[in-house]
Amino acid sequence: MASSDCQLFLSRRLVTESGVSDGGVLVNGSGVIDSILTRDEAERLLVQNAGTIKVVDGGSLALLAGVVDSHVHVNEPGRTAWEGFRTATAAAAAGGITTIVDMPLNSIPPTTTLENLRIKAASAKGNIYTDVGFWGGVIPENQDSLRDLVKAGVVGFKCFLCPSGVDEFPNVGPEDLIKAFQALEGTGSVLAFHAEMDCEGTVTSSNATKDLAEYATYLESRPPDMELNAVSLIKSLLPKTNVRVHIVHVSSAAVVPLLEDARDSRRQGCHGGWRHGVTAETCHHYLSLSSEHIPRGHSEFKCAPPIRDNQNKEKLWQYLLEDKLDLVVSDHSPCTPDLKCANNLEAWGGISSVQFGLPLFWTSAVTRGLGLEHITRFLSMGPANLCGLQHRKGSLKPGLDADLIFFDPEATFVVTVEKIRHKNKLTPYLGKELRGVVKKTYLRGRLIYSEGDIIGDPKGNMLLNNI
Ligand SMILES: NC(=O)NC(NC(N)=O)C(=O)[O-]
Ligand SMILES: [Zn+2]
Ligand SMILES: [Zn+2]
Repeated sequence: MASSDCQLFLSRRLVTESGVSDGGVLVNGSGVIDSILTRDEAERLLVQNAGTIKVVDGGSLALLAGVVDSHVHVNEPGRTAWEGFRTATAAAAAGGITTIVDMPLNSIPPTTTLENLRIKAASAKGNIYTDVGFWGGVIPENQDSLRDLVKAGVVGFKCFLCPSGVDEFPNVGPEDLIKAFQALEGTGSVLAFHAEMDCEGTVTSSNATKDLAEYATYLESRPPDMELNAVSLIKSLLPKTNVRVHIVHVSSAAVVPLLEDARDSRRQGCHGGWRHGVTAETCHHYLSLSSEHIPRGHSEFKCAPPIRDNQNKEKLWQYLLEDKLDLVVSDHSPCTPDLKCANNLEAWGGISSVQFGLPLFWTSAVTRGLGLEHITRFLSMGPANLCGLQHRKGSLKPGLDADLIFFDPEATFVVTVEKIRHKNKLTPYLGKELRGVVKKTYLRGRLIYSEGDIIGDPKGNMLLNNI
């Protein structure tokens, strides 16, 4: 017998790990999923508990697990003019995201010590509409801080193999990495890499005579070799460690076979766990945009690694569907408009898009014959697994948080400034028509977004231990 504070969410298109069916999600009074029911079971339950269960019937709207975006730069404190916790999580909620995971850099201070994490958490407290997890950062000489950060509950660590774009977050070299791996050994944590690296012999031709407003000039400055060099280095370090590694924002499809080799090398070493501890993500912009179509002087398309050509984009989709890439995220990295100047070499590198990840993915996925279950797989379960959150987030299963969305897969909308809830409205998707409208978002069973409106106060949780 269900208790009176239970809610039953019904849908003709209920999306679980095992596919799409007609049924319901029973949520207990603590906002946790009690059970997944067939339509018949749901109807029987309602008869048995006449009038005591609150029913939320979505009809033919799809009912999915909330999206988990494990790659968001919130930038607060320190660069709060670029983005902040309120605006980033409101945008997330409007986009069907129920958990974001904040990147350790661009905020000042960066999340590289326990004290700095406390400062960041103090900024987030009371200002988050969705749940928020945190990445820590690995920089030269902070190895002694890593275990404290793990204990505090960071989901993992990001490091750079090339300059990060901000002075407070220097990149690391092989010696720093060995120390970081030693510090993380046995913790279960993951080290995520911004995998671009110059190597000796990389030809860097002079830009003096080039058109700096042309996207191609920027693209040429960061060739696929930079990604290949970085992934080769990471692969060469794997025999020295059992720590999980993850490649963030894969742009060049050419690195994927190398990643498969890296996975194979660990498979032979009997390294257990998800994907043998070698995972990789790509981003919505690499799957939705191609360099041939980027207009001159529009640096809102600039990010690192760069968006490459259409053929590369198609290859990324192929690898994703072959299960060689594990998840898709936004890498939302906004800034103020003045930093997005027409000079593509000088402009800030980072794309603003957290609100539109789900419809961007769906818009392209539909044309490739994918189903709603791919949203759950790549946008919810994949990121939750990466962050060690799979027991709380990422799918519709008993025992997980009731983070749910009602989604209209057939409806379309146009991205307008009025709809954008990011602090800064510059985005490559302005004016674009996208397929898939998020109608309602629930966080632990509580409505936080409905048909264009944020509902209630920011009551998201920080996914941290007591710090
Ligand atoms: N400092 C940044 O925000 N960098 C980010 N910038 C991008 N992706 O363009 C990133 O994740 O590397
Ligand atoms: Zn990066
Ligand atoms: Zn990033």
